Amino acid sequence: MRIDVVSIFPEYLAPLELSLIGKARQDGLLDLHVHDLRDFTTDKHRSVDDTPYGGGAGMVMKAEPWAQALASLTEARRDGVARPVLIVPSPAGERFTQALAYELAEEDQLVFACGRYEGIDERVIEWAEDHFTVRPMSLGDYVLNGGEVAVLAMVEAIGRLLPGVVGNPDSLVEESHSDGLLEYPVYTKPASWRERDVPAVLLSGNHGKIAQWRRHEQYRRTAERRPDLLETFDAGKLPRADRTF
Ligand SMILES: Nc1ccccc1-c1cnco1
Repeated sequence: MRIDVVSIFPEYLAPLELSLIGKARQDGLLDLHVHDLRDFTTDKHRSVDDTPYGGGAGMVMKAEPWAQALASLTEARRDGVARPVLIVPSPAGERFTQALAYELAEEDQLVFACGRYEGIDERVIEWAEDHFTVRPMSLGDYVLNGGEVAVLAMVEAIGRLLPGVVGNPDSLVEESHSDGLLEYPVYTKPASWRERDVPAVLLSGNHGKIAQWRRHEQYRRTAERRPDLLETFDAGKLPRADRTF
């Protein structure tokens, strides 16, 4: 997969050179490029914003630098390769979820446009529809100062799903949201710590009972912390709630 990120703060994306994603890049599993939007300006001040039509506080990102930057990223595309997906982090976007991470991990090329200020001139989004599949995307209902932090989260969530990135692919299976439920609690040595013991079933060696206990804990936690997820969860997969361990 190729990922391009366009930002006025390219150094914000430096963490993508570290750890799992950094290694995936070194191993050639992920082809990731960060671009400075100001490199696509033509004035001596390298300006990227201006006052909003209609008035109001703040500044709006100018259309032309974005069109120049985004156009430079589609020209790199080989014939026959699927149309790239342009992801625009935005509080007004569709909600980014684990299901979307899996879906986007299948794409050939993702381009992330990091908006700042009051946002990007809407005509860029309209223009981009002719060159990309455009998907405004939100991490949640809160306000950030720009898209960079959202891109860090989305690139990690998507990149770790690419083949070969995570050492043991089995670890992707039993994570929160991988099956519609939150993950079960985990424990390690010592078996007793500050008078708190590891649940006995986990020391039993009975893998069937351990699996049942873990599934029940997933359901209990989800019901307690995220009952909204249960509305979409297939009731047929639920453990019997009356079972004791
Ligand atoms: N608030 C923001 C401002 C700029 C770019 C993205 C966001 C965002 C993304 N998800 C939630 O907020």
